[in-house]
Amino acid sequence: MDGRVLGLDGVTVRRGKAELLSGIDWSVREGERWAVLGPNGAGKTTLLNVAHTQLHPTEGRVEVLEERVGAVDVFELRAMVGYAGAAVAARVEEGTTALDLVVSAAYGYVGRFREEYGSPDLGRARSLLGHWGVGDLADRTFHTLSEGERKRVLIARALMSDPELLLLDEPAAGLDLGGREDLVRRLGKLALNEDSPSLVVVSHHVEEIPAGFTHALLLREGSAVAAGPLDEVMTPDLLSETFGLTLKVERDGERWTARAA
Ligand SMILES: Nc1ncnc2c1ncn2[C@@H]1O[C@H](COP(=O)(O)OP(=O)(O)OP(=O)(O)O)[C@@H](O)[C@H]1O
Repeated sequence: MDGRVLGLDGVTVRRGKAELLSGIDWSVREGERWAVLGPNGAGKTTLLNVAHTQLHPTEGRVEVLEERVGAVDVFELRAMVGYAGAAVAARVEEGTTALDLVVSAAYGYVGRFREEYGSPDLGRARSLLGHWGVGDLADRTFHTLSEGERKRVLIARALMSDPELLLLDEPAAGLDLGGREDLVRRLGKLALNEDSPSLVVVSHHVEEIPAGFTHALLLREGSAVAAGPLDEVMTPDLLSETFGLTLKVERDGERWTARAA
């Protein structure tokens, strides 16, 4: 056991002539909290789809929870990995309540109410919704929720199966300032709890890195610019190279800001 909950070795993803990811080597170890940062089109969502075994690389090797993807049942593996992102939101059918959406994760689908739900599952789903501040919205249909409310429901859903690895694709996208700060604070609490799963959060903004995060992977045009502990990676030079403009980067306690220099 090397404690590697996610391992990518030489991962390349090609679609036609486009190279979406180019030779990515990346390891996430137990207990680490990673931010994946990069501009639009850098390959962040593609990377998360590879990590969630939804997409197979053209080249390279992927290990999730120390199992080689391709050699084991991906459905068993996916049950141990929580994922929240636009890809899940897009699959939610009209009329699905927040509670249905969360509890259905325990049964491996995105879905409407089914008779088979056990009351411990329903209780856990309600408790997770409450924990993420949307308990009173459990019976509302997902499509009537605000963007900020949806994001929290999707995170509650991703945690439903008590995963060992949690992947969140742009959890703060589309939120107003108050909504963003509330979500970043909640993610910080999650990150600081040692019982939480290993975490990977994709974002465009250094301001969205929560307290308690330990590492960052910087992506540009499908390649890793840098990967490692936050203090080593969050430098003006590396972030400027990643985003393609000269940046001034500041740290205030556990939070970061960046702006054009
Ligand atoms: N099936 C495909 N065929 C060709 N190009 C693709 C395909 N899917 C994605 N791409 C391209 O791959 C690149 C990486 O996409 P990806 O969604 O992973 O980036 P991202 O970093 O998540 O971007 P954003 O921050 O805008 O969400 C983009 O330029 C996108 O247009």
